[in-house]
Amino acid sequence: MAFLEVENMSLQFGGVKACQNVNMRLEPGILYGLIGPNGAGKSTIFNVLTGIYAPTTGDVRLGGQSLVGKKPYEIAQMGIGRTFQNIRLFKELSVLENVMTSFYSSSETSIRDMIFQNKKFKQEEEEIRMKSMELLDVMGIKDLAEVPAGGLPYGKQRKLEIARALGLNPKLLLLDEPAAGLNPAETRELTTLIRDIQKQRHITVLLIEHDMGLVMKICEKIYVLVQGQLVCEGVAEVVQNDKRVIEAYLGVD
Ligand SMILES: Nc1ncnc2c1ncn2[C@@H]1O[C@H](COP(=O)(O)OP(=O)(O)OP(=O)(O)O)[C@@H](O)[C@H]1O
Repeated sequence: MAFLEVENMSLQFGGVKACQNVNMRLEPGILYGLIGPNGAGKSTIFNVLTGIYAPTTGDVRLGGQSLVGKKPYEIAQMGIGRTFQNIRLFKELSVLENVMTSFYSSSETSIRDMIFQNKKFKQEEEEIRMKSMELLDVMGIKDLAEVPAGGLPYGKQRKLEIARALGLNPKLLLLDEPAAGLNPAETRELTTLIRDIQKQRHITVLLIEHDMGLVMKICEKIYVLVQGQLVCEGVAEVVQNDKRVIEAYLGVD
């Protein structure tokens, strides 16, 4: 049994077959890539894995437990964290508070503890603050902790999104186009950071990315999706030389 199993998963929106019989098996502690042309169904797979959409047919299991029918917050608590193609932060909250909210979503503090701000609440808040600062340090944005998230430069907002996803302490981290909108220097820095975090924390990462340099450099296994179907999977060299992948990207026979 693989850590994450996607089994014959299909999802249709009206007449659009966004995913067709997708099968994936992710093992723990591996960095995977998911690539494919625009509209191939990559984000749809992320939305199925995080409970935003239920598949039309097929199953998705994490540690043997089906995710189908579970709510997004339940799946987050089971250990799947994600970032979004279009950055979604609490723009009015500080950088630090954005990360702290992730920790609270898995906290055992009750509403009563919060209202009365008792000792238990204060102790937990202090721990969460420390752990959040550690994550900001890892992402290299600790000095911006008190700045409103909406005021951060774009590249740093992308880093904050990853810090926030890590606050859920995920076993599986889904990164949706982490390098979109970044300049080459920022992309290089983020590439190294993603690989280091993944190795140090021994988490499984699945990333969607159009920057092929990033994908080929750090992904240990790559899935290629074309028009809702997986056409190829393997290490960078295999994928780069696969006829179906070349056709899909270049539009040639
Ligand atoms: N909520 C929805 N309703 C209807 N159709 C949708 C919906 N979400 C996605 N689709 C369609 O499903 C197909 C796959 O879309 P998806 O966004 O998953 O592709 P993608 O590979 O992530 O593309 P991109 O690289 O451009 O982000 C597309 O044809 C898209 O228009």
